[in-house]
Amino acid sequence: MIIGLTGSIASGKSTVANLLKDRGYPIVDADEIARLVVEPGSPVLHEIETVFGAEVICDDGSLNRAAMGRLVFGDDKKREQLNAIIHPAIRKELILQKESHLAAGAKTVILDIPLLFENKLHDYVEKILVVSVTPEVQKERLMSRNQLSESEADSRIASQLPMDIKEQGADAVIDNNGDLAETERQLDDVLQKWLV
Ligand SMILES: CC(C)(COP(=O)(O)OP(=O)(O)OC[C@H]1O[C@@H](n2cnc3c(N)ncnc32)[C@H](O)[C@@H]1O)[C@@H](O)C(=O)NCCC(=O)NCCS
Ligand SMILES: Nc1ncnc2c1ncn2[C@@H]1O[C@H](COP(=O)(O)OP(=O)(O)OP(=O)(O)O)[C@@H](O)[C@H]1O
Repeated sequence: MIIGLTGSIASGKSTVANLLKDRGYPIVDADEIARLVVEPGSPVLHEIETVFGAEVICDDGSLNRAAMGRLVFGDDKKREQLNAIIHPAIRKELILQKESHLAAGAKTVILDIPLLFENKLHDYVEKILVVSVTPEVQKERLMSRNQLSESEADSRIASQLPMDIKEQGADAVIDNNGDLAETERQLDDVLQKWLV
């Protein structure tokens, strides 16, 4: 079974992905792939530099993620431009990694895709697991993890679909407002229900 793990920014996808990893499930991580496809020398990074200029490139030739984030979160047009450059490469690598896990004999593969709903990737997966938190908890965890101001956190949150829309499209929802043990218990209930 291919399970899509999604949610909103800082809702706890990586936290749940780590729990799944501990239980032996292979994880394909779209955020990790987004880093892989912009390595120095890659055609994707070259196109990003052509479109956004040298100010988004560090002295060592890598993508300046902080500068890129400041440009695209809060500017829909610029974010769409970046998405148009980077998302095709992410999708290609996502499928390659999934196929490689299946070829190696995995019966279940987890695709951790933050923008599963925004990019309408429903067909990539058989079940959708959404990790959810309230807007208050989300903002607090995002500000503290990324050292962001409230307005920076607000613009990152606003660049994604609202949490309730994602919950409506889910096959199961994990409420991650509580402690890790509560999240773990809900995850195990879902895995048992889906028999994976
Ligand atoms: C803009 C970038 C350079 C900022 O890097 P930074 O290290 O600060 O953030 P990171 O990559 O760890 O992303 C953190 C979270 O931000 C959210 N996010 C990232 N990109 C986007 C986007 N284009 N639109 C909406 N939300 C996004 C996701 O929830 C993601 O989990 C980076 O996020 C990026 O390259 N984004 C485009 C690729 C993408 O869409 N990634 C999301 C997974 S498909
Ligand atoms: N149940 C929890 N209790 C307390 N803190 C938590 C809990 N779950 C996650 N966190 C913390 O909240 C922050 C966001 O969690 P995590 O990184 O897993 O979210 P994410 O959905 O993967 O984020 P992103 O969309 O940015 O990739 C992290 O600092 C994490 O340690």
